[in-house]
Amino acid sequence: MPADPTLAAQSRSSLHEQDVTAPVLAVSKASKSYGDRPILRDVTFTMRAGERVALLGPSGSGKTTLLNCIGGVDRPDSGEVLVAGCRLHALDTNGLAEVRRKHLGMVFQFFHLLPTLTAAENVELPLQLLDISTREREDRVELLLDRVGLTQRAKALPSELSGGEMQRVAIARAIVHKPALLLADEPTGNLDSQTGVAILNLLEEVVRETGAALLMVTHSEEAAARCQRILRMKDGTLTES
Ligand SMILES: Nc1ncnc2c1ncn2[C@@H]1O[C@H](COP(=O)(O)OP(=O)(O)OP(=O)(O)O)[C@@H](O)[C@H]1O
Repeated sequence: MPADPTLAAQSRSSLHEQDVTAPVLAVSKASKSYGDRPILRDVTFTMRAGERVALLGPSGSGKTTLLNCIGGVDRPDSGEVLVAGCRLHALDTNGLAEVRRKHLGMVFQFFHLLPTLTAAENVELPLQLLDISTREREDRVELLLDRVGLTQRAKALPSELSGGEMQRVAIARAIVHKPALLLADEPTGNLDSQTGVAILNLLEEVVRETGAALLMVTHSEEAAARCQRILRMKDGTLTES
């Protein structure tokens, strides 16, 4: 199938114009190998708006590879990934970047904040990539920093923040553009258990408030048990429990 760089061609199937009960994420028979080693094998599942789904599995089982294929930073060798109605395999690099900008938020174990930007500037970053007025950007950043309890730390650099504060900035940044799907790769993996619970509470609250779907990779059965569904990955194969 020829690459289609424009999201305009996808617009008929965009989330906003479709039945709202349509899946926010649909992964169908996604497979990927590195060399002759299969990493993902016929992975198939869907997620709907507002769903919280945990992805559990041993180290090396393919969880991050799957998240990368959903986030458009990697591609499956075969099969399909649809995010907010957009067929990722039909898009070129620019088209994938546009899907990420509009529909995806990401939270990582090591926060991935830009070290030279303040907390507020980090939160504002996704909005600078969209066509949004300065006034609206400022309003949204203020609202989000207030939401995650960091109004007083708006001008702090990441190096001046605790791990929990950095993750709260990262969560604000991940949802400031109102994405349909939030991907979290071990969001509590680098935090003490008390801070981890606070971050899970916050993640749950913000997905409830925004209606986003949350797909969270975790090694923690406790964190997974808080989700509505648990997907288990073993040797690249997915089972649901
Ligand atoms: N670019 C790459 N080239 C070759 N092999 C890779 C590449 N990326 C990942 N792998 C291999 O693919 C397998 C799955 O990796 P992946 O990071 O998806 O696992 P994971 O389940 O997320 O593991 P962990 O829980 O340790 O993060 C691993 O054996 C890894 O070494």
